[in-house]
Amino acid sequence: MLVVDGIHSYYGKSHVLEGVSLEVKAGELVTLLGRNGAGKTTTLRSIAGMVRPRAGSITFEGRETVGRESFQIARSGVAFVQESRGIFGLLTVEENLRVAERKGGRWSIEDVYQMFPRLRERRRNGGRALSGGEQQMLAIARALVNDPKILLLDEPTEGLAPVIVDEIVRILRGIRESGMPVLLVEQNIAVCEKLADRHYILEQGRIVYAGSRDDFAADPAVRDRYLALSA
Ligand SMILES: Nc1ncnc2c1ncn2[C@@H]1O[C@H](COP(=O)(O)OP(=O)(O)OP(=O)(O)O)[C@@H](O)[C@H]1O
Repeated sequence: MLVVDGIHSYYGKSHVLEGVSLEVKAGELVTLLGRNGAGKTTTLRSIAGMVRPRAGSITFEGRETVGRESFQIARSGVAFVQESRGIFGLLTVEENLRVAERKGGRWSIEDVYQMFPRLRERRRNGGRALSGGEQQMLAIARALVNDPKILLLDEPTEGLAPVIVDEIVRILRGIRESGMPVLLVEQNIAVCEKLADRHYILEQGRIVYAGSRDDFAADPAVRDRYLALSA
């Protein structure tokens, strides 16, 4: 449903993505791994229309998205949960959800409260009063109530305590089981191994590895070669 084919993206003269290709099929959770600065966030930004690739193609549900504005891509069902999370600090949790909610969508606010009991407990708290983990949950919950067709997640567990990481893994597993396709950028390999159907590894703007969950688990040399010292 999402096909990235040979994209080249730049910041000014800096050539960051050098022909990245990847695919997310219906119902899959796919991870994009790689060391700091490899171009993972830039890949997500390119898919979301925030960086315009100068060459290559990105199709979502068969339609070319390169050249479309980011709000149009979002409206077509591509939800991008950025590291900055983008929640409204002055609104309560519930107000943040109401602003994002698309009525009649697949996920109601009640549905996300069931999935994120902490958010229900905190529903009258201001966004600014939330912990980092709660903010991350709210960012994911906001994306869901907007009724997306695919989720792009940028390092959702970064900087969170292990107990909260476990909670995020539980939530991501639930999202995967619902059939929602996900492209997940993550530095925490243990998280990826628990969740992913397939993995890609990006190095200096190129995909250097693509494999199934089983291939990746069976080949620890891949990890040593491309991901060691990445934390
Ligand atoms: N706004 C920007 N302007 C110029 N260069 C940028 C910008 N954002 C990122 N870069 C550079 O592009 C390269 C890829 O960055 P990107 O953020 O995509 O990597 P990443 O794999 O997501 O790494 P990280 O885990 O550190 O976020 C890096 O060399 C980075 O310094």
